[in-house]
Amino acid sequence: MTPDAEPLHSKAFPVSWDQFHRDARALAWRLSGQGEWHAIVCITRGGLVPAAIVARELGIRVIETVGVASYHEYKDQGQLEVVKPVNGALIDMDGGQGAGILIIDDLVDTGATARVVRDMLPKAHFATVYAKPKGRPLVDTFVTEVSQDTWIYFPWDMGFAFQPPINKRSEG
Ligand SMILES: O=P(O)(O)OC[C@H]1O[C@H](OP(=O)(O)OP(=O)(O)O)[C@H](O)[C@@H]1O
Ligand SMILES: Nc1nc2[nH]cnc2c(=O)[nH]1
Ligand SMILES: [Mg+2]
Repeated sequence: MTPDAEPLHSKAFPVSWDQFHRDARALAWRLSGQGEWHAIVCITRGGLVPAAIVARELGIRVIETVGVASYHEYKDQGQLEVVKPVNGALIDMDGGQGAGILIIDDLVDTGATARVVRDMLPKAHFATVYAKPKGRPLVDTFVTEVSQDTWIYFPWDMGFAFQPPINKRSEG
């Protein structure tokens, strides 16, 4: 990065467990009435927690995973790797191509992960809790949009930490 270059993610959006539960439940509300799905395919690992909440709300008991990893270094996207493919029998149900399947992930950012999974299941419905503008066109249903330069901090990535009083904090 050149010295005066803008950092890619200059804003932070920390999400508590309470907030995440509310937002994932809001996703389930938006999905209810939009279709009948016989299975969820969640994109691990980030999709695991919202998939559990949506599955509980919509009464879906068949949960499959597809493993995709690309942010190997904190905040930096590297080579996208499919670490676990989708079960072929599930793709072929209901006429094939993922018809009747609900894909769940925590967020779309650049859309690279969504594009790869959509190619595997072109007829599935793709849902995320959060969406950034670049990835938004790839998502059928989401709850909250955040700007492209925001990094979302999920509750499972954070912990309680001491906060120094405001008047003791040094500048910069
Ligand atoms: O739209 P993109 O730019 O592709 O980014 C979105 C993906 O990045 C994160 O996954 P990550 O690769 O960090 O793996 P993880 O779910 O195991 O944390 C997140 O859970 C999404 O799956
Ligand atoms: N935790 C987290 N992972 C991501 N992967 C891609 N974008 C993000 C983000 O904003 N937050
Ligand atoms: Mg992920």
